[in-house]
Amino acid sequence: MSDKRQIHLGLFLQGAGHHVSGWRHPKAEAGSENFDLLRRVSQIAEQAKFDMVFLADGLTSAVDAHPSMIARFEPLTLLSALAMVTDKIGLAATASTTYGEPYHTARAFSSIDHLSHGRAAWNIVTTSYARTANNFSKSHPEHDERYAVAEEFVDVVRGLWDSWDDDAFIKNKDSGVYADPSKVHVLDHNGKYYSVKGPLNIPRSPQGHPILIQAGSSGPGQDLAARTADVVFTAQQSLPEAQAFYKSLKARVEKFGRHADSVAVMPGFLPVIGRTQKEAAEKLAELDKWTDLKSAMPLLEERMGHSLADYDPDGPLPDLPISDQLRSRAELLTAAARRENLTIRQLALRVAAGRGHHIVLGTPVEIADRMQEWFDGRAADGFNVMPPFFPEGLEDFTQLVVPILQERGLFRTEYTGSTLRDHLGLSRPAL
Ligand SMILES: Cc1cc2nc3c(=O)[nH]c(=O)nc-3n(C[C@H](O)[C@H](O)[C@H](O)COP(=O)(O)O)c2cc1C
Repeated sequence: MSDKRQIHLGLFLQGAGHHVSGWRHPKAEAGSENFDLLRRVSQIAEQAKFDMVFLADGLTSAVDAHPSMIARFEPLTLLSALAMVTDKIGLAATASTTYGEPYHTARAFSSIDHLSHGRAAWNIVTTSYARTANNFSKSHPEHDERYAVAEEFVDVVRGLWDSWDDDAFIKNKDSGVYADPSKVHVLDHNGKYYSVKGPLNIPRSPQGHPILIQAGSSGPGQDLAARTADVVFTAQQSLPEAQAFYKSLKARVEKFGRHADSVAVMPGFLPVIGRTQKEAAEKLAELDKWTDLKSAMPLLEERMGHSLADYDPDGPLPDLPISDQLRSRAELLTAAARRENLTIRQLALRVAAGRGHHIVLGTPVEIADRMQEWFDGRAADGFNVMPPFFPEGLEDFTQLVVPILQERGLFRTEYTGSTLRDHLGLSRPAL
């Protein structure tokens, strides 16, 4: 781990932007299937020395979904392509533990780690939406069971990644031995949910284990992260909320016998940048004006896990039981509505703008100040940056905010290593 604590930055990459109406901006180049755009913005993030590019994912589609989620590339396929057009930046993709097999997941991320020379990361999610089951010939487990499955799933993946000693593939032309049979470890896992023999059919990867990111903030989610993850992606909107989460997560990390600094907490962060505060507010207002309630409501309802059709949009958010679908997100949005006295309409517009993540409006200095406040205040170790639209929203951030963070010594000016583990200051796990 490096001595001086510095901010970690991820680019949360979504082809149609993060604001639900971002794609409608005259300067937006929208399209989740637009590889040329995805390549260019990944390269912009790499030039700015970001730690990683981050791909969220879902396994369903709907016409009333966020435009970045109606259609998108399968994330590991996209990462393989991005690995060929970048050199240093980490490459993170989401894969579900509820709809997947540990063997496939272990193999795919190990392959990306080899292809990218040590830059792969797996964002572990349990998949919230029950409708996903319609695409997978199975039923949707309830919230806490999804986490029980995830705990075992992650253990199997980590075990498979240790199938071979680092020096097992001797490829000795004289003796004719390609892989040393004394250096293979057969996992032989027999658990409650999985029986997996192993070994994995790929050598141990450059990072030993690709980086593990976890997203899901309930108690069971935090326990999974505290035990297994290197990075936690989260969605707090206020400083006290983020500080409380940070403290709770780090305490759990220590409870599992790990060093608190070995896990980086990275909330989502949607910057809207102007030369003045007024200009930034006008930028957001311009995007909001393209957002009607009809497109915003499904996004709010999805996060709340309840239909709000029977309630007055200009009235307060009703008292609804917290749904297990996206439990932690429903709690955070309910808290924001109560704290700021938001109507349903206002809350829906807020979700349409940043899907419940922290939105910051201001000049580059104000944006940097807010990041520093959260970083110094132990609310975050870094941020998953969510430009409202691409590429300009990212260019504004890298050209105007990153240099301020660098001048303050808060962010690297050069990569000092070549793997994502290096960027995060983490050592390679021994076998
Ligand atoms: C910040 C954040 C990002 C998430 N990203 C994804 C995602 O990309 N794909 C997905 O299927 N689920 C995603 N999830 C959902 C979680 O994996 C989990 O299923 C859900 O949040 C419910 O668990 P929780 O109550 O522990 O938060 C995300 C959750 C959070 C908090």
